[in-house]
Amino acid sequence: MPPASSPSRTASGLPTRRAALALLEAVLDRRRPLEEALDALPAALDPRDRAAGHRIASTVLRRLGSLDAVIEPFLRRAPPPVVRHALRIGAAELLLLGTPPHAAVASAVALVPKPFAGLVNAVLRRIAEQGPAALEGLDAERLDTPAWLWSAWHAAYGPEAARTIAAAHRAPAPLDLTPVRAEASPPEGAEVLPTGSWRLPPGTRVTELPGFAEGAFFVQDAAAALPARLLAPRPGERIADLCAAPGGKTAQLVLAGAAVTAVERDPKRAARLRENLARLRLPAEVVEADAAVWGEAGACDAVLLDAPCTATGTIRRHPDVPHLKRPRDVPSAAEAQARLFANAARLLRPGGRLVFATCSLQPEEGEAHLARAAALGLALDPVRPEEVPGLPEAVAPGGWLRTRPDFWAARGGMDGFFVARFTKAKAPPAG
Ligand SMILES: C[S@@+](CC[C@H](N)C(=O)[O-])C[C@H]1O[C@@H](n2cnc3c(N)ncnc32)[C@H](O)[C@@H]1O
Repeated sequence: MPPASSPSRTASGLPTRRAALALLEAVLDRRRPLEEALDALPAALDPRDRAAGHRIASTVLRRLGSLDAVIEPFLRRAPPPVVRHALRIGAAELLLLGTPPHAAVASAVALVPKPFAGLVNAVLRRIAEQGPAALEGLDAERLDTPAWLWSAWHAAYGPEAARTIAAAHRAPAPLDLTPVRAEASPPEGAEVLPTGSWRLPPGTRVTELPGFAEGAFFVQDAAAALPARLLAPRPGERIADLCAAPGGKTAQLVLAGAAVTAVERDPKRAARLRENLARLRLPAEVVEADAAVWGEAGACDAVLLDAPCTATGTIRRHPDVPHLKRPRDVPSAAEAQARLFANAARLLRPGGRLVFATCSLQPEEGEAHLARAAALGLALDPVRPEEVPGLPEAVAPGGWLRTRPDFWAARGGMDGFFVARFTKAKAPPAG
């Protein structure tokens, strides 16, 4: 039997396309996260249809602007959303997923109400005649990126980088794992990255890897593994992991021998954090609380703050992000981050260490926070290039870390993170 996501599998079956349509309607019409929409698919749906539908919907979300640019010239007036989505699904299958034309066209036609069947059939047949050449000559990076993100990345990183960042979002992310024991052997076919993560090809099913059930590793993007490492946790230290679920960074801190309190506000996510720690057999205290106000001043040797953010650094993994986020989400995320940052500083004992991280590419959620540090009694502790082997381009001249999805491009990229490390000023001598 072919793998669930192979073109020959996606070529057959209306349930696959119905699943893709339901996912697109949830994300694009109701602005619901893709993962939530996946959970809401009928429980009776064959897992292969779920996986294939997910693959089609993700492809449409990644290439929405380009697909619409191909479809638009064939439309005389705006069709209802269901028809537009069916055209997008059909075009993605024809131009990007290698589905045989008759199957792509027939199944897209079957998704729409009868009065629109002729239109979908005619448009997709014309697109099928052009084949993948229909995408040639389009400015894909620009078309597939919302205008506000394009101009923000342009301003922050320059025109060339805005383009390479956008290009990195075209491909799905590989599967990165963090081993529980550094000396363990990686699964067959894995690349060991210079920073120590194990990398497997996109689409690898983690639950089927040997060692998963035994808790030999956990899923964590190579860039997401860096903040906890830069905190350099030591055995016996009291460390607060603020905003902790699903717990990848908590696990790293516990593995280093620290006494970790993991603070998570969302009860469902806190439950997932507990489950993940149980699978890995790692002990940590899990507290359900608002990390912006939780805790006793001066009680921690170190704090890791992986603050909630717009997640624009994770678009390779979450192609729904550009379609869900709006410009106004950036200042509101930055405001929440500032409150968390202030509390993280309060929790530290004098001389304690803090790592602040966000998985956003927006400077308001990263570099802009550096200006708040002095007022919180924090001094930047510069990251040295040797602390992030093979990634000198991620170390900013000022000493913080800025990873981007277009870094390590030939290896499959990485999430975009901002990471800064601080030390709390020692109390002035008495008298
Ligand atoms: C970026 S994710 C954290 C990822 C996690 N550190 C890891 O490595 O697996 C942010 C988390 O912060 C939680 N969160 C958001 N606001 C919070 C707050 N005020 N207090 C505690 N947790 C919060 C969210 O529910 C979410 O689980």
